[in-house]
Amino acid sequence: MSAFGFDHGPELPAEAAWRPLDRALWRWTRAHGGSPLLARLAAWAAFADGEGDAALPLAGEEALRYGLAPLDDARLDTLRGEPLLGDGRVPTPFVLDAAGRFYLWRNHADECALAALLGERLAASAAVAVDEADLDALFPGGDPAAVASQREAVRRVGASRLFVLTGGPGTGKTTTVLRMLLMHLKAMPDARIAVAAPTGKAAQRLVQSLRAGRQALLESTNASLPETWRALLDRLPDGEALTLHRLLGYDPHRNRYTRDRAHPLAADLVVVDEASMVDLPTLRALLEALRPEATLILVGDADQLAPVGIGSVLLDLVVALEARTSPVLVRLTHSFRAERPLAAINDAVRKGEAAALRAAFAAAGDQAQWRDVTAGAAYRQALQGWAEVLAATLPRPRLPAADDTAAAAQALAALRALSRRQLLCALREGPHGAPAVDAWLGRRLKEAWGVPEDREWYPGRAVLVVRNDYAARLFNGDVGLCLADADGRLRVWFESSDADGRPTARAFAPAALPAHEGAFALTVHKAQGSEYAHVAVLLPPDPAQRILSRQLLYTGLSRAKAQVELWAGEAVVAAALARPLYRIGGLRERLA
Ligand SMILES: Nc1ncnc2c1ncn2[C@@H]1O[C@H](COP(=O)(O)OP(=O)(O)OP(=O)(O)O)[C@@H](O)[C@H]1O
Repeated sequence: MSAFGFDHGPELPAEAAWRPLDRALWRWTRAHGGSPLLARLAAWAAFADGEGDAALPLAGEEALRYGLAPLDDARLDTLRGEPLLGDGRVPTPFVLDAAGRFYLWRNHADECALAALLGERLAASAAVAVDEADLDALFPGGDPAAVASQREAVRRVGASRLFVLTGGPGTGKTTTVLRMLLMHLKAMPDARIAVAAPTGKAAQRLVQSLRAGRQALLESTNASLPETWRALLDRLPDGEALTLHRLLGYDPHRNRYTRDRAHPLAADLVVVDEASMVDLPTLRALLEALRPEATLILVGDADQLAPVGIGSVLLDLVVALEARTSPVLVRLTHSFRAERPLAAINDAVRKGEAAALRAAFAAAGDQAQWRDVTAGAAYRQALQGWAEVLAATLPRPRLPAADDTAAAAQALAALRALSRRQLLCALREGPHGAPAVDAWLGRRLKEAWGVPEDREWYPGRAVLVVRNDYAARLFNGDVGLCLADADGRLRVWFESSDADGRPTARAFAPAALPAHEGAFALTVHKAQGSEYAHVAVLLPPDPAQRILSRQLLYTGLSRAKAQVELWAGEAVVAAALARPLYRIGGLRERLA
């Protein structure tokens, strides 16, 4: 045990793990009269913040997460005497709560404010009357057991100013949200609706799914939709997809949102899809920007990876609401996709069941393949096969130079074809990391397509934008495809919507793109919010690799809509299944 009462476990991060920011906070704390113990805790709290935890646990088992020996009550009481530390009632740089969680002030403030805002919404009713005839019209025919939870969600749409709809891929979340919106519109025909998602890609997918759902409702062969509902369908949002940042009017120059309590959103109903990717401060900002009488519907898969930023708000909300069997939460479990075998695979991963996962792969036939690529030769063979299929199937049409509309239509078709197949890597660094794999695939494709090796841009190159460019309306996560026109000019095309909300493609000169990287292989993290027909998920060969987790594997595999490949050894998969991730924070307790 060290002088400050801490042990470093053998595989847990020692102080060497501290980043410059963490060390700076240590120095700041010492310089402002904090004890050596407080300075260490401050640095570890900053480190934990970088890992996505809202707080540093000091008591109980959780303290071991960062290699800290738990502090007993006497030590916690001594700590509470330090002037830089408070209990959250008045501003202090650090906060220690009653459960022994040590916070940086900002995270504590965000967590408490969010819990209060959510609590207010949960208590308020939206007063939307729903009768069974409405539900029958919106859910004509079908298997009653399969649609029971969807009907329940629509029935409860008026239960509060906050509603949470969670479920795995293909369980009909968007289908259900569309009907919830219609039900709202029936009660309040002038309701202004806003839909958004954390990333541009996810926002685009949401608008497209809503459009497809509307069409399906109009064309339903089971029963024709009564006229009242048809008229309401026209009022559904169909415009450009909004990221949450854009919805909230993010001002990059001032690093703040223009929508807030004083300037709330002009919306009566806000739907946020892919809510598992929304972090604590962003959800707080959204709730503050909502008018009190507006309703928020959060939609997402709570079993996916936690957001890149702080907290795991969707999961915390789902756990807290499930614990009190709250009517404002509905979990959808029935998969409506034809690809049922994939649902069994995702379910086994979600539950961390290795035997069930093996059985699900065995039962899936052609739709799923588990390849042990632990040996280098097997790995190279898998990659080589992937490259050959890409080389043969990726469309690289030469676009008409003089007709931009025709060029955009062809580029859109090529972009759609690109997103049919995607290789996803667990890692970013090293030979199994997405950039290295992308570079390898790029070289093979250049060979296959006869492109000189030193050429950076060539028709067929896929890139991923990694920084928001508000002026160009290109956002982190957008995928573009480089194509040549008849004059030989290379441009990079991105999916977009025209003024009427119809899908189209926009082109940029390669030099005009914001920061980007190759997209033939993406990390699982970057693929959140996207779906592809055929996915291969590559795990690293070392089972001790810290990145491996149940959520990572689930998020990767559940990106596949029709076919999935898992490239990993048995021991590595077992290690991932055995590690469910959780984030430290007090939101669940505050919501209880
Ligand atoms: N009640 C239903 N009856 C028949 N088909 C349905 C029903 N609900 C959903 N589906 C179909 O299941 C598929 C997936 O639905 P939807 O896109 O709403 O699910 P999701 O949970 O939003 O999926 P994603 O994983 O894409 O986010 C769609 O083809 C949809 O038409």
